Amino acid sequence: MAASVVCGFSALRPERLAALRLAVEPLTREAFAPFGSVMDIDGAELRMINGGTTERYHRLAVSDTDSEGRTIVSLFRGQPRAFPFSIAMMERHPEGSQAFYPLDKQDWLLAVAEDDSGRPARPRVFRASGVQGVSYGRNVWHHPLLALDDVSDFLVVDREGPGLNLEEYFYSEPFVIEAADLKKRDKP
Ligand SMILES: NC(=O)N[C@@H](O)C(=O)O
Ligand code: NI
Repeated sequence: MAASVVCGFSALRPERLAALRLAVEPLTREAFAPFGSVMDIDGAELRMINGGTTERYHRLAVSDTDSEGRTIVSLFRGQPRAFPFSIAMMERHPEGSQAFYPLDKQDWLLAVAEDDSGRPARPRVFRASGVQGVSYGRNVWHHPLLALDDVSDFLVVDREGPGLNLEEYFYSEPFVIEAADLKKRDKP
């Protein structure tokens, strides 16, 4: 079998490609627990408010911002990523958590990693449904926003303030997400 070309650079031996190929897992609270919170009304605390006219899905996540900073709310409009996609780097925010909630009910991807002596370990990739958001815990390694299929808007809650709140790490060899592994979720 001919070696595939990854990242448009060089042909990698098939066995090396296989080692760098990342599985895509469905996003669940349990699987994501080491990295932060899943924001999903399924399983959330429901409070009927406003005279029963409004359902409040209470505290889907808790924002964690240092005392020097402030928590802000932004909108990210992400361009869809093309596949195969290289996970060449990860980042983290030492001073605050960062939450993303999709506004277009479009599935999306996220990649996170455990910390290994100050560097991200092998990434784990999750496919989120269009009604699942996440809050990355403070200083948790993650890849910048990965929109799928179409331009997608996200509400983002994160930290603004003094000092550097971004640490990046570039892998010596990029990992890869293949289109074949995206496995569209069956509708809930
Ligand atoms: N740069 C920025 O605000 N976004 C990233 O932190 C990200 O995780 O997408
Ligand atoms: Ni980030």
